[in-house]
Amino acid sequence: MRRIKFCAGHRLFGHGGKCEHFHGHNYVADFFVQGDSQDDVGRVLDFSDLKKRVKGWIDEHWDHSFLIRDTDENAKQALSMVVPSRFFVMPYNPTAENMAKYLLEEMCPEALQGTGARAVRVRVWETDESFAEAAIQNQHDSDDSYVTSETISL
Ligand SMILES: Nc1nc2c(c(=O)[nH]1)N=C([C@H](O)[C@H](O)COP(=O)(O)OP(=O)(O)OP(=O)(O)O)CN2
Repeated sequence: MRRIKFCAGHRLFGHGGKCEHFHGHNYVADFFVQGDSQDDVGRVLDFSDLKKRVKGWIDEHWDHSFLIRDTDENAKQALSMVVPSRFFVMPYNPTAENMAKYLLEEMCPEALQGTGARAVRVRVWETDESFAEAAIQNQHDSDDSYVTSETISL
């Protein structure tokens, strides 16, 4: 598992509560990877290589950006007026659940290509108390993933 930290803004389109306003979080994302074999050193994937690949993608696309739902035209218009503007359009609301799903299903296959390792679980912490995760249910079928969320009391 490798932990990556980043900050991003978002709003939950149609949420109906305070989270439909623009706001930001200091996110923590945990990446759990598996491989069919270990290398001669005993590694599935060098933690630093894992970090370089997933953090590289996050730094380029999500860190210090706003995550916006594709149907949220109003947010896209508003953010486009800001110079310089930096936002990332997602095919669904940027909840912690959907961020974990996107990282697992879209980002990780691309970022880990050629390593022999694959992400099987991504956990996104939105606050110190709340996380959501997406995981591959059938480890031989990457299309078969599920999403859960949890709030814990510390
Ligand atoms: N299942 C989910 N529920 C909510 C999500 C989410 O991603 N998945 N996100 C939000 C908001 O982004 C919100 O900022 C976080 O909500 P909340 O836990 O209420 O945040 P606080 O820590 O600020 O809670 P307070 O107790 O009100 O301080 C909402 N729900």
